[in-house]
Amino acid sequence: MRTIHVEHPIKDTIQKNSEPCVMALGFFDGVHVGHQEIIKTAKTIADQKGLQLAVMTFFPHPSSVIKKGKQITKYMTPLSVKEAMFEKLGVDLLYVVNFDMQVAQIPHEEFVDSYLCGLQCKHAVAGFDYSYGFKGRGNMAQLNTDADGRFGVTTVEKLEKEEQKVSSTVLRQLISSGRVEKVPSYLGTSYEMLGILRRIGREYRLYIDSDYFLPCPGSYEVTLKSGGLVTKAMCEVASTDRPGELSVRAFYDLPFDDHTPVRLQWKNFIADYQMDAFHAQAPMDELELSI
Ligand SMILES: Cc1cc2nc3c(=O)[nH]c(=O)nc-3n(C[C@H](O)[C@H](O)[C@H](O)COP(=O)(O)O)c2cc1C
Ligand SMILES: Nc1ncnc2c1ncn2[C@@H]1O[C@H](COP(=O)(O)OP(=O)(O)OP(=O)(O)O)[C@@H](O)[C@H]1O
Repeated sequence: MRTIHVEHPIKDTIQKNSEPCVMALGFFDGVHVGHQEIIKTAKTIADQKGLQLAVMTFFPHPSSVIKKGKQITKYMTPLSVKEAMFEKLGVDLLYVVNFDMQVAQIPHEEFVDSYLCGLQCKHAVAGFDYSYGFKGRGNMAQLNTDADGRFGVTTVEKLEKEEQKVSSTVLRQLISSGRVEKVPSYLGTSYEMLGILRRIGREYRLYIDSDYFLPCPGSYEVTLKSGGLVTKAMCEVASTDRPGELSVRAFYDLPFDDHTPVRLQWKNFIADYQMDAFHAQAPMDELELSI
């Protein structure tokens, strides 16, 4: 997979070096099962048409630039993690558009002309609620109009779980309220983080990308994986933690060498940080929908 970082205005050289492609569109934080459906659909079309499979995403999240509503500055999949996941899904080209105020002001028609047609998009794939262009005025019907026969458009229908759209927003709500055990049915796997494990005295620290979105403070049952080795441990999240560091505890020595790259999976909330409130799970509809 080739990653191409794009600044506005897009350079001629990037357009000239582009390849005919099927383009999947979206921010894709978490690369959840709805996102995977978009990319699989785009891959099927790319294979049928003998085209490259491309994804166009943005960084940072538009909300943090436009400063509208809840600003997303931490990610379930920081960019490097998203890149690795796209590669696994068979993506050939990843366009990462640096989202700034100039990009936010691109009218939807110009985005289609310069960023889709300009990068030889022969077919675009996105979900039913994808939006693009100044003030998010472009939608999937508008994309067909803006394409004006220059490329095809496929809209992926809403994927739901328990009558609720599978979304990055729902996942963030689950994680930020400690309900990590509910994550797999939306994400496809447990919520996980990649990091480097270090032993410090009798404790361990996992050094992670400081862009990761953390669960709420508390003690969690986690699984650590590296190579073929898998072990259970406890991870404590505290509001006083240094960014990019997690405290891992185990009742026995962990079977990993110092400095090993480790995959930490969040399995269950055990108790809050003061250990005085034990796991009491409320149903989904009691979740605060404010994140
Ligand atoms: C060229 C361009 C301009 C955009 N301008 C705005 C904007 O003015 N206001 C806004 O809220 N979002 C804006 N967005 C963000 C989109 O509405 C949308 O959040 C983004 O394309 C990611 O799509 P997704 O959330 O469906 O994945 C813009 C997106 C693009 C591609
Ligand atoms: N449940 C879903 N079903 C179908 N398409 C989806 C679903 N969720 C997201 N998509 C599509 O995936 C792409 C990326 O969307 P986006 O990054 O906005 O994800 P999201 O989960 O909707 O996030 P958020 O909750 O922040 O809006 C878009 O094309 C969007 O329409």
